[in-house]
Amino acid sequence: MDLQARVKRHFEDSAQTKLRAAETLSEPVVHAIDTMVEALIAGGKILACGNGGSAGDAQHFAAELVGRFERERQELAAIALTTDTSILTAIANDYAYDVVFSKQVRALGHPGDILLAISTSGNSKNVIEAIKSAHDHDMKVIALTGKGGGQIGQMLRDGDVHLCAPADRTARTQETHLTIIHALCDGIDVSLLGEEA
Ligand SMILES: O=C(CO)[C@@H](O)[C@H](O)[C@H](O)[C@H](O)COP(=O)(O)O
Ligand SMILES: [Zn+2]
Repeated sequence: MDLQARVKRHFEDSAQTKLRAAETLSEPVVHAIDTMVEALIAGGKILACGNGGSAGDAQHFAAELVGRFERERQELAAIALTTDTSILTAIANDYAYDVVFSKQVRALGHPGDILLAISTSGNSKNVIEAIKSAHDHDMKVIALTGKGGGQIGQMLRDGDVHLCAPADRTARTQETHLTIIHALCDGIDVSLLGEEA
């Protein structure tokens, strides 16, 4: 296959994955929006974590809540647990990389807060540990996964929301996660501000 055909196939595969996700995930994404809005209105915050591309997604989401998405509105409370290199390196060096997010959840999380846990495989140990800590703190979890959900899909509880991209390939899963993140931001804005005039 020539390079241009490969590029074209990326676009086509991405679009097909997202069309499948529109069928399977629209309803649970609305549930995730309602869960986040309820927490934010009650004064809670959203902690977000993930590795690699998903760390970028966690930061992207927090930026759109604290700054803005498409409309002007009050600042909303969200923190990406992927950004403070002193905290990350100290915890990884002194304890283990597996607990870089869970120790931050223990430090910053309160009952009623939300953990946005992002893992394309559903199997990253540090994201799994973060979910355990969130549950210990009576925080609900919104999990963005792929590949059938992995171990994360097995450990969610009532009140949590599992958004599992219908894909096995990491790239396709990440692309779907970004669309979900924008749908979450849009849904939060519409819930708080109403539909655009
Ligand atoms: O972006 C990519 C691949 O597209 C990578 O950086 C990827 O995020 C990393 O390999 C992550 O460590 C994968 O972790 P996970 O999504 O399975 O939790
Ligand atoms: Zn990537």
